[in-house]
Amino acid sequence: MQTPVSSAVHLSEWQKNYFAITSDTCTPGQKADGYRAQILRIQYAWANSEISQVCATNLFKKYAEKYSAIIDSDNTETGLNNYAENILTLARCQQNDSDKWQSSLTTSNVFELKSVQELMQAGKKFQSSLMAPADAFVVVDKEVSASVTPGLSKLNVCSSAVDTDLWASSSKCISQGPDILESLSSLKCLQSSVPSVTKTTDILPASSASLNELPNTGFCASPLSGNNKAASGGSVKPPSHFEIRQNLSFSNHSSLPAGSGNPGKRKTFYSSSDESSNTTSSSLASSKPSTSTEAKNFVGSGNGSEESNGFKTAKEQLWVDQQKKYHNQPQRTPVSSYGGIKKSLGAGRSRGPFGKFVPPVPRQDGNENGGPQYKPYGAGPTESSFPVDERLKNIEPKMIELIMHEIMDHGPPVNWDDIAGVDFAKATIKEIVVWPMLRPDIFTGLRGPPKGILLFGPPGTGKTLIGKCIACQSGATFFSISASSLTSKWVGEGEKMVRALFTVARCQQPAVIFIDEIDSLLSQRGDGEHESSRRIKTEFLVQLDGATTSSEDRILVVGATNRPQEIDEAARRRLVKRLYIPLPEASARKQIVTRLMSKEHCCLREEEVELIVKKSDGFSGADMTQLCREASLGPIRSLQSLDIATITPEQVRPISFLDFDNAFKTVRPSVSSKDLELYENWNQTFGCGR
Ligand SMILES: Nc1ncnc2c1ncn2[C@@H]1O[C@H](COP(=O)(O)OP(=O)(O)OP(=O)(O)O)[C@@H](O)[C@H]1O
Repeated sequence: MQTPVSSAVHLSEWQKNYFAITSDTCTPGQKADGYRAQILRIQYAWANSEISQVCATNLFKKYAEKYSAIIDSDNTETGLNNYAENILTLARCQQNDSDKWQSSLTTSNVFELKSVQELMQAGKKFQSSLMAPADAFVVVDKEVSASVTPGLSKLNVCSSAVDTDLWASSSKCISQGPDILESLSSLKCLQSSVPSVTKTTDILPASSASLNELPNTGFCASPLSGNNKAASGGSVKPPSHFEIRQNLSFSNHSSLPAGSGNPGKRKTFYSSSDESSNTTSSSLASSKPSTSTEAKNFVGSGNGSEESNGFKTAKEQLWVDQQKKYHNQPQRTPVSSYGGIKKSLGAGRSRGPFGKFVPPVPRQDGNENGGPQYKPYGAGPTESSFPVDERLKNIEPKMIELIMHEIMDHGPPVNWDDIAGVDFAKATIKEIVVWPMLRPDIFTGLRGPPKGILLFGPPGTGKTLIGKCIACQSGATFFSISASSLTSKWVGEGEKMVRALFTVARCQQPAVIFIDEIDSLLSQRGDGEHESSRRIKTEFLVQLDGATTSSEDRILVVGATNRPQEIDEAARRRLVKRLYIPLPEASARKQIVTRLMSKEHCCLREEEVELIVKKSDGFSGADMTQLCREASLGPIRSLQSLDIATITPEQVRPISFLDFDNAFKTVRPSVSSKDLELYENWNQTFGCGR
């Protein structure tokens, strides 16, 4: 229940926000945030019965349009150029946040929004410009398509046969909106000879399909406009491949849309014939047209079978990881297997010392705790076999997707020996973090591990390496994210991302969440602090506190920063161990050079190495690596240009001291002595070093 005070606060916030977004001084990003905040407030007010449904609907529509116009505008001065999530995703987010709230947007009326129509036009143009001449092999079951979508019965294109009707008819599906799209989902089979097909297994709520992506899909390819025809010499070509974003669906479920926030990153998908026929039959058996079958109705041929077999949705991957992690590994896998198992750092960890730990995924035959068997969140017809942790059900699938594919680290293993120098930090970390993570049964009570540590120091000194190493050595899953991307990449969604990240980490624990540039997330509060940044920071601190107070959670947050002085008090207090990662000393620099050169054809004598070490005083680890790279190019540069085509690798001369000498001319230390002083001072005041 709202108190008068909180209502008043709300009102003044509202007014303040309104003033901010209507003033001329705001950037498009700030305006978008402002509108978004207004939308949140409308939702909040409606959920608390402060405003009527009619009022909420009208207000929401108004602000949603404004928000959409900014984020999807092509104008770089007034819009974010489709930088953030689109309006419909926003609508769905609101639905997630409140049971009471219902978006006024529906699949039918959303097409009437001016901004959406403009967006679709822009998308059509973009799609047309992307179309490249290529073979396309599209087979549509005429029987099915005719029965469901008469307008699409012509969708039968083989090889390079160009049929403008195809594009004309398929483009109708955009302009005709969801009905056609739903019908399209019933198409039995589409085959593309071009191997790039983006998977679309998932389905979104009516209000949230990414409209800005619609015109950009090969599935609903738009017709070539007159202009484009002219540009392409008058000939009309089908697109070279079919790309279906996962958001391209209109249904009431949602799961795992891929890359919706990042159009550049799409997953390639090739379904096998078997899979296709299975899914096809299941989709045919279903009386309801199900959009979740779209991707499986696409049968990619040609190369890429490797990807075909390897592709999993994030949810499937999560399930597989969890299975591996908690059920299928009777023995602790040697640490060296860390990077051997794709997509899952820490997979293969035994439960030996973690006897008390309750796995996030229940057993298939029921559950470990005697509770009911979990249902997969957002389970569609094709997904019922993937029970996923209950905790994930309130997390947006697209965020899980992002976390699994972009934030969860899948890189090679890192050992302590890979990190030169920083002996004190390494010893401390082993003692306070790695051992407790390995033996939580011993490290209890006062010996319990800290939940947050801070690695600070100049850039390129191995902070990220250390973060990875912690995860690797403790058998934990490693999540790595840059704090600045939280504040910039997911405009208005940062705090949700933080929440999602911790939730997924909880399901994958033990987990290490590495946050690079943590200063940009936890900087001192100031008047100029943006509201969205403040929300992200608050959410982060809440999550960190949650991890700290819960004895069950075995999550370690490792923050890294080059600007420790900018971290505010509250955050500093929570990152209890603050370790200085300085520039490498002479011995560490030598180690880096020796290690890197040992993998190359090199003829450096011991005294030459010493000389290099001496000359590289003030270099960071990254600078040393760059120096070695540069030197390694020396032998290639000394080749005559003709030789490069014919020379064998053995004929390339070894790297010599002269190459290093030359490399020193172009590679300089990246850290100034003034900066170093700053770190030293901060270390004296707040660091936990000796
Ligand atoms: N101590 C080190 N030992 C070996 N290699 C190092 C070391 N420090 C840095 N490097 C090299 O530099 C690269 C960059 O290091 P890393 O990303 O860990 O630095 P960082 O401190 O996290 O940098 P930033 O603060 O810029 O994020 C590493 O991949 C590695 O090749």
